[in-house]
Amino acid sequence: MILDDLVAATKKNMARRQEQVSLADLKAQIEQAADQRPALVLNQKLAQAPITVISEIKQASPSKGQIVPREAFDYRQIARDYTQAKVDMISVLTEEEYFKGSLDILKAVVATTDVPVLRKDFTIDPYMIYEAKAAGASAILLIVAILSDQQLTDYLALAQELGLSAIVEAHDQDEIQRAVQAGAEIIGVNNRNLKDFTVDFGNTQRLRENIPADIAVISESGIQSRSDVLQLEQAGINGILVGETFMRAPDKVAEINRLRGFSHDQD
Ligand SMILES: O=P(O)(O)OC[C@@H](O)[C@@H](O)c1c[nH]c2ccccc12
Repeated sequence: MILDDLVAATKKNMARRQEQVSLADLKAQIEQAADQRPALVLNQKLAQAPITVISEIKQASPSKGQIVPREAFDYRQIARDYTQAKVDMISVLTEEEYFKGSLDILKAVVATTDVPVLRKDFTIDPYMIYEAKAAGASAILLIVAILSDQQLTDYLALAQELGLSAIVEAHDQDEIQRAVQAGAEIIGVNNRNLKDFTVDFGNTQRLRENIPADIAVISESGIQSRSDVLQLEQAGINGILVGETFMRAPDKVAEINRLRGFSHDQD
């Protein structure tokens, strides 16, 4: 299964980074860092309308291959566009092998914008949470399918200790229950099934009913149109995480506003 391959690649690449930068080095970097962004921006915004928008920066994915040509992947410019569109958070893929991301891209984005940044990766070790903090991220992703209950609880506690928000990703009712039990405050429901890559919005909509109202829900993947977003808003979803649609849009600001339902005709 693809998730196993992703975890294996993540382990291998993390081991390489651990040889270069020790955990003690990361902790020292964190202590010295002056730029402390508010981690709670995401949580606070989620309660309000309009829907919270998390825009993703990724050049490739296992399901789509290369999404934008390598030469056109100007992540600093994309970060400026997302900032201009006043998105609530920018998600940066840092997985190296299948998504062709890196921590260096994340650091460059953090240096380019004041918008909080989510480190999007397959978190499998506390080391990666320290890395995220040291790189200037405001939030991390915890994928229930690849973590034990103990890991989920421990990683949520570590994120909190470091002042990071955590989006806990779940695909089905069982995983949602595990996320809630571990104390997740934000749950990301992935519309994409990682076993066969099919996308089903019904997934987020059906699952929302079973998630306590005080837990914010972000719908992830495959969101393309204003009508998709309207459906999600009606189902009580607090936020959307959109990658490919924005990455492919020549005018990112206009595309983001289109999905939000902001139109120039109205003013
Ligand atoms: O490009 P899309 O279909 O808008 O999807 C974005 C995001 O949801 C997707 O990249 C994603 C969701 N969960 C993940 C976990 C790891 C890596 C990537 C992801």
